Amino acid sequence: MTILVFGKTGQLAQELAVYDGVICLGRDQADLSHPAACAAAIRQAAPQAVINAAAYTAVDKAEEEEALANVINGAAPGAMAAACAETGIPFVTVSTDYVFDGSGEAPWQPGDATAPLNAYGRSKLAGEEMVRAAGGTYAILRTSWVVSAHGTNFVKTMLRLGKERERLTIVADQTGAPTPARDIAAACLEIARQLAEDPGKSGTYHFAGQPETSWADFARGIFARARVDCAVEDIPTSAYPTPAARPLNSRLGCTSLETVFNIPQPDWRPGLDQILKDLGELS
Ligand SMILES: NC(=O)C1=CN([C@@H]2O[C@H](COP(=O)(O)OP(=O)(O)OC[C@H]3O[C@@H](n4cnc5c(N)ncnc54)[C@H](O)[C@@H]3O)[C@@H](O)[C@H]2O)C=CC1
Repeated sequence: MTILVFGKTGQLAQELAVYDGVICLGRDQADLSHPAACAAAIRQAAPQAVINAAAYTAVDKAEEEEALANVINGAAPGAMAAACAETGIPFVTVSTDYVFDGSGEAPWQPGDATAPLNAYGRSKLAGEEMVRAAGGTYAILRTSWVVSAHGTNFVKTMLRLGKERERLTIVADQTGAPTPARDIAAACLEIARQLAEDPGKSGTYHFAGQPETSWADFARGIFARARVDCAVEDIPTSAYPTPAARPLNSRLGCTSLETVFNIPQPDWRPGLDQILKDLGELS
């Protein structure tokens, strides 16, 4: 199966790039700020499926650049989905727990009411709506707390800061789950394959690691596994103000993905160990 992937340098794109049959388009080949060019790239490549692994992911900066975030996270996946619908191929795009407002303590289910707290979440939600409206074969895969050995993420930031400082204060009242980009890549490919066989599986799904944790406990776990001597002090979100508000409850209910696609929730702990090994922090 030939699969066209938008994105080349991001966490997810780099995990997809290692598979046979995957062609990754970087920004120089397809710029998501020009949605029509993305649609044209699909027509030209004539793949058997498309995965969108590119996105405007600078959550705080999006507060100042909402129009640009809306094009990259909204109109671009919308145009990709329309091009896929025209040619009758499956389209898989990745979305976020940030489409929810983070209230309550129950895991969010795919059909729950969305109410993003920030511009990034609104832009990703706009993309979801345009993908559904395109009327083709699609999966919207919402995930959370993406980590890998590539790019910028919490694991790499903690390793850097933990070696520089004896003590860090980390938010302890946001609950969710880290999700290794490697597992998301495998899930996206399996979803694309199954959608090609059964377009009736189209829909919105959740995919996150387990067990649930907080950022502070995740930091402790990273330091314990990598043997970094840095103490973690819990703080509330209110003590760490950021331009974009973050949801407190990022739990994602993932059972429908397992029921429909037979893709189970991954345990993020072996995934973390693999990332630490890839970074040379664990032997
Ligand atoms: N990083 C996280 O913690 C989370 C990410 N997600 C979603 O998961 C997906 C994958 O995220 P990551 O791999 O972590 O993101 P990332 O930030 O590592 O990579 C984003 C990619 O998009 C590309 N990109 C940005 N603007 C572009 C443009 N105008 N044209 C072409 N390419 C452009 C970047 O060059 C980069 O390759 C995204 O849809 C993101 O919204 C969802 C929940 C959490």
